[in-house]
Amino acid sequence: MDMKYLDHIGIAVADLEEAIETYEKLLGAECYKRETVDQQQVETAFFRAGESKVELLGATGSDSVIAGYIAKKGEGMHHVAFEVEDIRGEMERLRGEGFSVLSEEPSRGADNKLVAFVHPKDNHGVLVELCESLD
Ligand SMILES: C[C@@H](C(=O)O)C(=O)SCCNC(=O)CCNC(=O)[C@H](O)C(C)(C)COP(=O)(O)OP(=O)(O)OC[C@H]1O[C@@H](n2cnc3c(N)ncnc32)[C@H](O)[C@@H]1OP(=O)(O)O
Ligand SMILES: [Co+2]
Repeated sequence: MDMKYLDHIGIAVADLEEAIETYEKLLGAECYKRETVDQQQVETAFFRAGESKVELLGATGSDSVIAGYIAKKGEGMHHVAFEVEDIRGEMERLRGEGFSVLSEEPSRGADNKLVAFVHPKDNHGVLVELCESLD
């Protein structure tokens, strides 16, 4: 078992600027980093919450899964992300356990990470992200 800790929770938001203001007030902390991830068609904004982070996600295009999610379900909790040491090994292990890992290979995420996702249907309704830091 290679999952290390909860790296972040992802929250889908309709208006990133507005959501950043809200979360700055809520957490009493400043957004410390913003990054666009073209491959996922998202713009991210990060807050620290102890060892973990909150990742606000705004869609940068209508094909973005975040745009689809908001259209269907509205804003809210989108995924939980666990840091792993060996993402390819972990993807293989989970496939072996019968989980639907949503890509053959990991892709580039925010924060200099490789990321991959496990379908929410396999996790009692929670979309799970695996991430491996390249730092
Ligand atoms: C930048 C990076 C980072 O941290 O570094 C990120 O986080 S990028 C974060 C954004 N990127 C991603 O999430 C990439 C991985 N996600 C995906 O590939 C997709 O979102 C899927 C999880 C496959 C869902 O896409 P799909 O087109 O199938 O959507 P859909 O609306 O038809 O949904 C199919 C069923 O899954 C449910 N569903 C969809 N998204 C969900 C979510 N986030 N959490 C819980 N349930 C979810 C729907 O309600 C529906 O259930 P019913 O059938 O019951 O109605
Ligand atoms: Co994420």
